[in-house]
Amino acid sequence: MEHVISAVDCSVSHGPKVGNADARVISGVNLTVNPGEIVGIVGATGSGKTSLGRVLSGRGLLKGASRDWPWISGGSLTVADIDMRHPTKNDLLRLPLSIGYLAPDSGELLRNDLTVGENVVEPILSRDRDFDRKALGRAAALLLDAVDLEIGLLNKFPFECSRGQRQRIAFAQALIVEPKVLIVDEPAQGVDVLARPALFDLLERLNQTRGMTLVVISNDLAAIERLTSTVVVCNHGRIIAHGEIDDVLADPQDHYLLRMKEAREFASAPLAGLIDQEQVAAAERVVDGLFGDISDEEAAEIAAEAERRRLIAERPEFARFETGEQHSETKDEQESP
Ligand SMILES: Nc1ncnc2c1ncn2[C@@H]1O[C@H](COP(=O)(O)OP(=O)(O)OP(=O)(O)O)[C@@H](O)[C@H]1O
Repeated sequence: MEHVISAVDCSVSHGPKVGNADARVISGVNLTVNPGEIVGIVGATGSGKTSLGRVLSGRGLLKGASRDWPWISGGSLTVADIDMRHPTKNDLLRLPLSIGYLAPDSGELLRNDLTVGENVVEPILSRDRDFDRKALGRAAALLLDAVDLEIGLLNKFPFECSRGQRQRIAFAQALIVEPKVLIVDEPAQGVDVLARPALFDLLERLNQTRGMTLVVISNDLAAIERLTSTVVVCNHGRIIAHGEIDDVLADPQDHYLLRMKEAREFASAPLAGLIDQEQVAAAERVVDGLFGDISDEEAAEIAAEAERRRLIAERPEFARFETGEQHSETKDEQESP
């Protein structure tokens, strides 16, 4: 099977292309992805996930791209048959139609002089002004519905929408061309908790029904695992593991993988399993005094919660691996006025 993504000893740099040998943020990446696969890219902050996603998207190659896009400084990268290091004119024409990209700030890059509907179909209309507008309108409405937005938004402008709505509009825009490969950086960011399952379902459906290859970037392993069990783990600008997550974490020889394994076990362990009997007894005494008799299970739950808080206080990184819902509820609460 021909790979839809193929990187051979690929290095990525930021900054000017001349005289910046030290600006490499990713080195020696070898990676292959099959058509129709879903791959999660995980890793610590600053490990190079976003830079990798950005070069995979090829958006830095397009006319008008700002200078802070990373570029390929060594090796080779092919995505959807496009040579991302030395693209031909034809490659550049095909690129926006073959590779979709959704960044955490894509919603903020929508055009405020176009309606929501016009923004969604803009990737097509900008290439073909004669495209059947009725068909495009229908497609835009279907996509808005698919990303769980009201059809009534079609005639509004992005500046009249909330941040979370704008991000979902950008999602619809990324999908209108039905790209072969879709790269999504932090899919849940800026999208409210209730809309997230719909978004993940949509990604899964697109993969299953259209065979769309998905690359999902996140430092939230739980979010990745909702979509796939195949992960690429980045650390310090290198890929340190690639494969089924259970295999990757089976016998971790690397410090970061070990921490991932601990955090994953912590997040999925039944909380009662983490506590000792002394804490159960202590919780029992406290709660007994306040509420009268409680069951062993209730006491275990209370003690487990205390233990969870203690662990998070000691090792804040555990908090990141808590379920996406809990984590983002707090975020959304903070965002609301
Ligand atoms: N525009 C830029 N110019 C120079 N260096 C950059 C630029 N963007 C990122 N970097 C550097 O590249 C490295 C990788 O950053 P990147 O954003 O790819 O990491 P990440 O794994 O996505 O992090 P996070 O999870 O925090 O988003 C970091 O050392 C960062 O400082």
